[in-house]
Amino acid sequence: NKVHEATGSGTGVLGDQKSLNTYYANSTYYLYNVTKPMSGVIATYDNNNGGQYSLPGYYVTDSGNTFYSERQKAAVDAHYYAGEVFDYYYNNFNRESYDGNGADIVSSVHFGSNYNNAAWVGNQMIYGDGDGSTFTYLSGADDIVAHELTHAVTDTTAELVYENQSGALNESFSDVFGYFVDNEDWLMGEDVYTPGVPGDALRSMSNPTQYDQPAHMDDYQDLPNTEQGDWGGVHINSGIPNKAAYYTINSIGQSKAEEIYYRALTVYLTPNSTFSDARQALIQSAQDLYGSTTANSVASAWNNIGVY
Ligand SMILES: CCC(=O)Oc1c(C)cccc1C(=O)O
Ligand SMILES: [Zn+2]
Repeated sequence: NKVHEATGSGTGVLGDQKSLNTYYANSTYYLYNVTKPMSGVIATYDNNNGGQYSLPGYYVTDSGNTFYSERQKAAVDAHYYAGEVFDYYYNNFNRESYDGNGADIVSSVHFGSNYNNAAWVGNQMIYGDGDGSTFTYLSGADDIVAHELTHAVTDTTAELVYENQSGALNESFSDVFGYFVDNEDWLMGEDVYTPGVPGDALRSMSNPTQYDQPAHMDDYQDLPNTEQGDWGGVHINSGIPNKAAYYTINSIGQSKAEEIYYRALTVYLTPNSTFSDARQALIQSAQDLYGSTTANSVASAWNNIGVY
């Protein structure tokens, strides 16, 4: 693949310029690159804004290796940030792709129409365009891309069931690794959320209640385990473990915290883990890696949010 590797340039969702790993073939350039060393690929597609019903859709190509058009912006960021998250897991944990085995990372942008969602759909990522007021193109936020790809890591490790407490942990671990990748702030999705309103976000890990999430176990919301009930409030109750993560990272620092969170996710957590199991898994991981002082800091973080 050496002969095909190329470096293109593109404009992201927020109008920012970035260089891209592209692939030259058939006298054009693709948003596609081979990762190393197991040689999986990162491939980004256009799902044609609802016009294309089957995933992944069409390759994103440009004969000039310059991805500057409005329509290409979402793909530029989906591709670039997928590479950033691949590098994060490889460089920090020696985990190659989301499965640790060089799995292809596939993203489709312009999914649906005015779709205010992004998701890991079991084998790839999809990004809506947003409706222009709640969201702009959702791949424009690196914390969202990291959030989605971390769902894939969770699905190939702890396999936390996406409902009730295990589902809220699933959500929280995606937010936490979203923070680790995009640690400029404690907000989630702020770069693409309400483009007309500056400074707001989908969620806040430092202050979950700002966006109607509980920040303490006393305020856990028992919602129905249905789509309408957000599967027992997985995006609502995640505020509780998110606040514990905020306390933990502030007390022990990001470099220890990311190792502890990764070890808990890949060694100790299981599909039906509860918040209390997560507390224990993180304390044990801290003890394993750094000893009892760090373990005690984790314990007090979880005491603060009422989970024992
Ligand atoms: C921070 C990323 C995020 O939460 O994405 C979702 C959105 C925007 C809507 C519905 C579900 C999700 C998700 O990935 O959980
Ligand atoms: Zn999620």
